[in-house]
Amino acid sequence: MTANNTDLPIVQCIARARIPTTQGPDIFLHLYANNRDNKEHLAIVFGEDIRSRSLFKRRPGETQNDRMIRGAYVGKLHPGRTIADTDGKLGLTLHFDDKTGELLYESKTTWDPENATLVRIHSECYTGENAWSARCDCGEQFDRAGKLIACEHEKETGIKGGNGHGVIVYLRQEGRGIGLGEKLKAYNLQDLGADTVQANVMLNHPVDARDFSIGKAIIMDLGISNVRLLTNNPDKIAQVEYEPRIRCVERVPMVPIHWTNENEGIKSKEIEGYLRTKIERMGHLLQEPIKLHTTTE
Ligand SMILES: Nc1nc2c(ncn2[C@@H]2O[C@H](COP(=O)(O)OP(=O)(O)OP(=O)(O)O)[C@@H](O)[C@H]2O)c(=O)[nH]1
Ligand SMILES: [Zn+2]
Repeated sequence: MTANNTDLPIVQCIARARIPTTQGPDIFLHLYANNRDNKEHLAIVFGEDIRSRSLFKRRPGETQNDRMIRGAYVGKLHPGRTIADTDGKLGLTLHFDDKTGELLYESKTTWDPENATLVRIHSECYTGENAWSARCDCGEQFDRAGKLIACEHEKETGIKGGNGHGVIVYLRQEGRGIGLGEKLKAYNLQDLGADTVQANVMLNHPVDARDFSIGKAIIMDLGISNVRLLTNNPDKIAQVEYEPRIRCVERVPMVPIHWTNENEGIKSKEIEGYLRTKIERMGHLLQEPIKLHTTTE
């Protein structure tokens, strides 16, 4: 599905908060509203200095406390802090345009928009992320994206990581946009013999109902112009790149963990079919010919 070039949605970051994680680094969770749908899309941001322009923009009448509460602060909060725009302990101060209230870019406090930034645009998958589903690799991909953004180099593949800087945009596009109820029906059709593409079509849905323009608008709001996109899906690259405002400077492949390490990652008959359909029918940029270019029984 190709997005319309002209009408990028307007996104507004409502709040961000620091989330200490069980995996090591602190991340900054951003919640977004937009004028295209009524869903709460998210950005999981690695790196305190990647700043949402809509969040940090000064609002008329707001106090420094208001700004800290919605997460528009520099550095780190601590008990007793009173100023959002300056972190005295770290020696960091943000500056704003007097007329518009827009955050001014300064290299000391804010990530350079030209940096090639590791980004994953991830679509919600309740079953793969929360119900231990071995029908797809969404949960595994999500974890891998986080690990890759946090690290310098991925040992197994040699891929250069984000060294603590990057973004996972988490779009509420369950079931490639058809919703969880319809995806569950598609699963039953798959158990009856259809592949993932056929099942969608049998339910009168497009093969892929997603629109990545909200994801693109969020990346732009975060002040990122050059992305290293973590994906195998050529449609995601095409939709991100349709105007020169964001450049995909590199595609970083999402290789199933089981392919690089026999003893790890998801292994099931269903996932083989899922990946085979993506490669053979949806043009995904993945190759594992021996395992996947075979016919299913
Ligand atoms: N309709 C349908 N959706 C599915 C099925 N299995 C997984 N999904 C959805 O497929 C989407 C997968 O999203 P992503 O992993 O971000 O995207 P992708 O197109 O696979 O591309 P990359 O992972 O970036 O290569 C999620 O929205 C899942 O909920 C299925 O059998 N049928
Ligand atoms: Zn999934």
